[in-house]
This record gives sequence, C-alpha cells and structure tokens, in this order.
Amino acid sequence: MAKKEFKAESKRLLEMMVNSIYSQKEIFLRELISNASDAIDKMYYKALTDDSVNFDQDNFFIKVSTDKEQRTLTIEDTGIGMTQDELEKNLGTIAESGSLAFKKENDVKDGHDIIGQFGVGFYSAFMVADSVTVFSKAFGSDEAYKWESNGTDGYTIEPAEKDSTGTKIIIQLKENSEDENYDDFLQEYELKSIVKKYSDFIRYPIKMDVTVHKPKEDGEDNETEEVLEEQTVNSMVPIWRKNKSELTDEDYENFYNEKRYGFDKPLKHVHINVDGTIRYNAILFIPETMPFDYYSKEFEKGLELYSSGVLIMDKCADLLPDYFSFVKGMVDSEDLSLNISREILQHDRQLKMIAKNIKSKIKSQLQSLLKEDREKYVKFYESFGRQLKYGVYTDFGSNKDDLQDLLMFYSSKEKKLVTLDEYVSRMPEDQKYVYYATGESYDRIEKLPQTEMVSDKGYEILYFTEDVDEFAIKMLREYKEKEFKNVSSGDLGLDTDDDKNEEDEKAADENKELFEEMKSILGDKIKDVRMSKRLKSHPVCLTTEGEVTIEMEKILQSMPENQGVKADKVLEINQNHDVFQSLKQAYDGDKDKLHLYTNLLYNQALLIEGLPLEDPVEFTNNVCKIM
Ligand SMILES: Nc1ncnc2c1ncn2[C@@H]1O[C@H](COP(=O)(O)OP(=O)(O)OP(=O)(O)O)[C@@H](O)[C@H]1O
Repeated sequence: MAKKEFKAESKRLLEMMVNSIYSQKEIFLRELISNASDAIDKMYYKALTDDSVNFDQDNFFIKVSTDKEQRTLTIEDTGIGMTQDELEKNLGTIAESGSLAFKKENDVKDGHDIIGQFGVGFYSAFMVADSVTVFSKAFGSDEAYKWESNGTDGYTIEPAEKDSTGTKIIIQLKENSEDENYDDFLQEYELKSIVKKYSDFIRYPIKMDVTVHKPKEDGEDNETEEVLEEQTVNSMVPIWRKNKSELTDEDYENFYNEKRYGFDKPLKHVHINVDGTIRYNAILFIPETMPFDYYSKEFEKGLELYSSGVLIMDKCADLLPDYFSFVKGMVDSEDLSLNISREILQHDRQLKMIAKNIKSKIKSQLQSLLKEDREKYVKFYESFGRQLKYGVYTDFGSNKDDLQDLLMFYSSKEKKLVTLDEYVSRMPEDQKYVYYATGESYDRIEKLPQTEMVSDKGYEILYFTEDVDEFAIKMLREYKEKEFKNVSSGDLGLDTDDDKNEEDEKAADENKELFEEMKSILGDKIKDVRMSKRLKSHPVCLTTEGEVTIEMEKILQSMPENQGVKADKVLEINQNHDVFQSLKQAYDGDKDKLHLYTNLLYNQALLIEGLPLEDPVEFTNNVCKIM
C-alpha cells in the first residue's frame, strides 16, 4: 500500500506557533537578532576555510532602527544573506533551519555559537507584525530578493534592489489594542532594554540610533540640543568568557551592579569555567545583605541561564537548591537541550549536572570563607544562616551532611557564634553531650534556671533563638557522634557524685507524697512534679519529656495548621531552696496554702519560659494574698 505523507494546514500551524510557543511578545527581537548573529557567524566560518574570504570584524554588525511615522521596526545585518532558493527554503518552510544544516554541512567544530536549530524563530515576528518584508543579498551573489508575507496567506518573493550583502527585515507593527501597545517596540528605551536583556552578549555589535544631548553648535553657554548618535548597545564580550586573570574584583562588582543582582556589594564571587563532559561558564555571587523580601513568599530564587550568550531564562530555579537560594549570578552553557521556544528545557540531564556541580562549588566557597575570613562569614551567616538551617531540616535531613559544617550558634562561653566543630573539639573528656538551650534572646537564655547545672560543670551551651534551630538540630541528632541535648530535657547525663545522688534519691522518696499532691493540684497542665537535679539558686523550672520541647510547642502552636501538639511538661522543684521548706510546711498543715504555693510556682515557671499565664488575674491576686 502506498504510504501517504501527512499534510499540514500551514496557515493554522503558523498561527498556532506564533501564538502559543512564546510567553512574551518581546522575544521576537531576541530571535531576529540571534538569526542576524548566526548569519555573521557563517561569514566567519566561511573565512576560516576559504582564503578568498576576508573576515574583517569592523564590517560586521547588526542594526536596529525604527520609523515612528510608518510604525516599522527594522533589523539589518551584514551577514551571509540568502539567495532566492534559500529565502524560499528557509523562510517558506516551517521548521526548516538553514543554520542547523550549515552546522552539519560545514562540520563546524566550534560551531556551537550558531544559535538557530529549530527553524521557527523567524516566525515569532508575526507576534507583533501585520506584515514582514525581508530584503536579502547572498554572499557572492549580485542579485537581491524581497520576501514578503502577512503571516496568513503565504508569501511572495521577487527580485529587489539591495547594495550590500546581508539581510534587512522590516516589521510593520500591528495596530495597538487594549491589551497590547505595539508602539512600545518603537521606543528607544524599550528597544534598548530588550536588546540588553536578551542579546547583550551577542558577539557582534548591535547598533542603534540613540538620542543624546550635545552642546548646541552656535548656541549660548550650556545650551544643548538633542541629536541622534549611532551607538553600540550590547556589551558583546561576556565577562564570563574572559580570562579570570584579566579580571579584577572591581570588574565582578561592576557586573553584579549592572545586572542588578543586588544593590549591595557582593561578599564573594566565584567564576567557574568547566570544560569536561559538560561545558559551562558561571559567575556566582554571595550577597552581603539580605534582599528585603528574602524570607517572604514573593522571593524567587534562581540564576540567569544563557545558551551561547543568549538569555534563556531570567531565574532558573532548578540551578539552585533552596538552602543556597541567596546566591545570585548566571550560567552559560552550549550543551543545553532547549525546546523550540528556548524557554524551558526538555531534557534536564545537563542542567542537573550543572546544578550539582554548582552546589558543591558554593559549599566549598562558603567553607573557605569561614576558614579564611571569619568576619565576612559571620556577616553572611547573620543574613542567610537561617536558610542553611532550613536546609538541614527540610527534605528529611538529606542535606544535613553537606550543611552541618556551615552552621554556627551563639556560645555561652565564647559569647559569639561558633561552629559545631569548634564546640565538639573543645569538649572536656567527661562531657557526653552537646548542650543547647532555647529562648527568645541570648539575655533571656542566659538567665534560664535550667542552664545552671550544666554551666556549673563548666560545659559550653549553645543558645538557640531562631524557631528553626531546634528543628534543625533534631534532624542532625548528633555531630561527630556527640548527641545534642536540650538543657531542659529529662536526663542531662551529668555525672554527679554518688553520695549526693544517694542523698537526693532519699529526699525525693521522702517527699514523694508532697509531689503527688502538687501534681493532682495542677491536673493535666503537667505530666509530673519532681525534685530537680539541675537547679541551684532558682526555686523552680519547667522541663519536658519526649520529643516536643517547650520552644517547639510555641512554634507549632503559632502555625495555622496547629494541631494542638503539646510538650509533656515537668515541674521541677529545687529542694535546697527555702521555698521548698515553706511547701513542706504547707503540705503538713495548711492545704489551702499548698494550693496557693503550687499554683504560684507553676505560673512562675511559665513566666520564666516566656509562656503565657493561663489566668493572669488569679496569679496577681495570689501574689497579693501571700503579701
Ligand atoms: N538574517 C538572516 N540572515 C541569513 N539567514 C537567515 C536570517 N534569518 C533567518 N535566516 C535563515 O532562515 C532559517 C530559519 O530561521 P528561523 O529563525 O526560523 O530558525 P533558526 O534560526 O534556524 O532556528 P530557531 O528556531 O532555533 O531560531 C535560518 O536557519 C537561516 O538559515
């Protein structure tokens, strides 16, 4: 049976393509400039293989100009041009890429700079055009041709006049509508910024007539006039392709500012050139200050992604893990698999490899910053440390090994931020755990009764003041085989001398009934009342049993999806405190008083923990009563 070819309704196909491939209309300019750059590149490659062709860099450029009255936009290049056949084949057949064919035919080894590959970019002009006219004169030919189309009912080709080799594309802009002001594409400022945004690193000059103010020739002092001056509006050579040794810190800072990655000065930059199984260049920055919306939902992470110098994506989120979302910068790779709109990537294997590579580079940069410039690292950590801690906690702790050595906490001994490694390496031999205490501020933690015994032993305590701290540490569980221990947790693992232990046990036994009575007075507010082994000068404190601590309870309670998770609280009493004698007396003779004292002590313990009193009026009345 004879096989039949698929037919395509080309008018509909073109319409669909034009209106559904690209998410932004302005992209047409990127596509036409990329075509122009490809056409000049072809001249460059011709010159490489044909001695009769001379490639003088100065003769090659792209010019973007407008005619406001006619409402036309013109993109002209001095590239290889197209013959009549080529116009027919390349611009008359959807998905026919002369550029891809050129790459194959010419076996261009370093031809990765040729951008076109799908054979559709040109038609993006119809997103903004009522009609497109192309004048082209091919290299080595004396004849020029005109191709014209309104995008709906085909195209025409006829001989035309054109002096020089190259291609000139004239776009007749669509009428303005309610949704779109096509006149924007006639505005100098608008055009300049689109060129800068997508095509800044095209290797050939993109020229425009730009309005400048100049002193008036025979005018008075200071009198100026507006004149048009032809300027090159793109930077051409991407800084990331330059040799690192040629670049100064200032060059990187300027790039950071020009690209508006931030308004601050970057703390550190990394310039990566990888030329292995995957090839890419990247410049990454660690900012000094936190963007104002950093810890909000509005903040979007991501690096700029370029393919052969053309911007593909403003913020490619897949290139950065969330915990390094503060990193700014760009990646350029020739090896990416792009889809036809060049907006998203079909196969992201390469992208994943680049992302992995970048992740380890950032980590090692941060490690070296910590080692070599502590002051800067602390500055960085004060802004972004919280994000690293989230990184430890999220994804079920799968990144904790990568991040644990970047963490810092405030130390009770050093009175500054220290790393876990520093803590563990100076632990006395008899210390079993890494101790930490939680609270609203360093000052408040300093005064927590629960820290007394641990500090007394001479052990260092890490102060946790951010809500994520304890969650992150629970995920870490241990560092260098040393478990973390909250100073408010049940067993502190402190070695006390045996005689004292025995004495304590005896006293606890003797007062068992008193504690039972107190427990029944407080009901389900607490899990137990116990004699304390951690208090020295304070009469009372709250501790917890089990996984949920008081700080965690506070955080969980403040969340919208709060499910009433509560910590198992234990009221600990210091039996060496005078208050304990009063409790005993009340227990023996005056049950009302025991009630009063128990409630007062419980409320005091709540206040110390920064927890709200259940009944502040009753509490103050009780205070008055004993006065
Ligand atoms: N300014 C130009 N000078 C010379 N040839 C051009 C020019 N513009 C387009 N062409 C030819 O027309 C072909 C089709 O262009 P089009 O932009 O549709 O696709 P492409 O650039 O090949 O691929 P992509 O869709 O990836 O951009 C190009 O491959 C090229 O051969």
